[in-house]
Amino acid sequence: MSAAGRVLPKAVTFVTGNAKKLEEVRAILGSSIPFQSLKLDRETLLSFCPAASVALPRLQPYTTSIRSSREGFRTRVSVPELQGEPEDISKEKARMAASQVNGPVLVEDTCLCFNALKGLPGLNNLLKAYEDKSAFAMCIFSLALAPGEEPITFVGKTAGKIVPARGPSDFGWDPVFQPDGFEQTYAEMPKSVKNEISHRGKALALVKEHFASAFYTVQSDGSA
Ligand SMILES: O=c1nc[nH]c2c1ncn2[C@H]1C[C@H](O)[C@@H](COP(=O)(O)OP(=O)(O)OP(=O)(O)O)O1
Ligand SMILES: [Mg+2]
Repeated sequence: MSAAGRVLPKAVTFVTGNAKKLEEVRAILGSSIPFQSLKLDRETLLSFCPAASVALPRLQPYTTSIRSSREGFRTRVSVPELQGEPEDISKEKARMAASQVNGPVLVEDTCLCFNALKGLPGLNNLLKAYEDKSAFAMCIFSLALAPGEEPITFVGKTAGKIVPARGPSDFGWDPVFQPDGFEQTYAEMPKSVKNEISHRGKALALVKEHFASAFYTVQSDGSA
């Protein structure tokens, strides 16, 4: 692979505003790849990204900003919420995050897609009108190694069906998604089981494979 042995200036920054996502990503990745995280701060709006709103006609009229979760590291960046093809959205998010973090970033977008709606992401009560309750959870990670560099995407999908809510409701649509081959919803299963079979787990397995074959090394841990 052409990227083999490449030296990254700092650890990969995983950019998300979703604490539950971060929790899963941490559990799944462990120490398999060098990463740190940046948390979104939803209070700060569009002003952070004037260039992006010109370059991206499909931008929704708001952005979310990110603040480092690490103490003493006050960098603020913002990543707009985008609309379009899922992979393109994810890549665009990675490009923006990379230029603002000024280093390697990993971002993630997830959707619950209903087969009755031809795979379009949608709200789950829309489905009440349809006989076909089958669905799939899809997760797309995009890795941008540096600002201006084309992001690489990693997609994971898990098929299942939409059911009346069961289990704890602390993470999005977990209570209404029952993966094929299981009697439990995502919310009802132990975290370790969800992470093993989930859309996120599958996408992260590809991320791990990529890191394992690329042999990236990190110059410093970027925690300064
Ligand atoms: O495994 C999951 N199980 C249940 N629900 C989930 C999962 N993963 C994401 N979700 C929810 C969170 C959000 O309500 C929506 C779209 O997610 P999505 O836009 O990718 O996440 P977000 O905006 O909360 O965080 P981010 O800052 O990384 O974009 O799906
Ligand atoms: Mg989002």
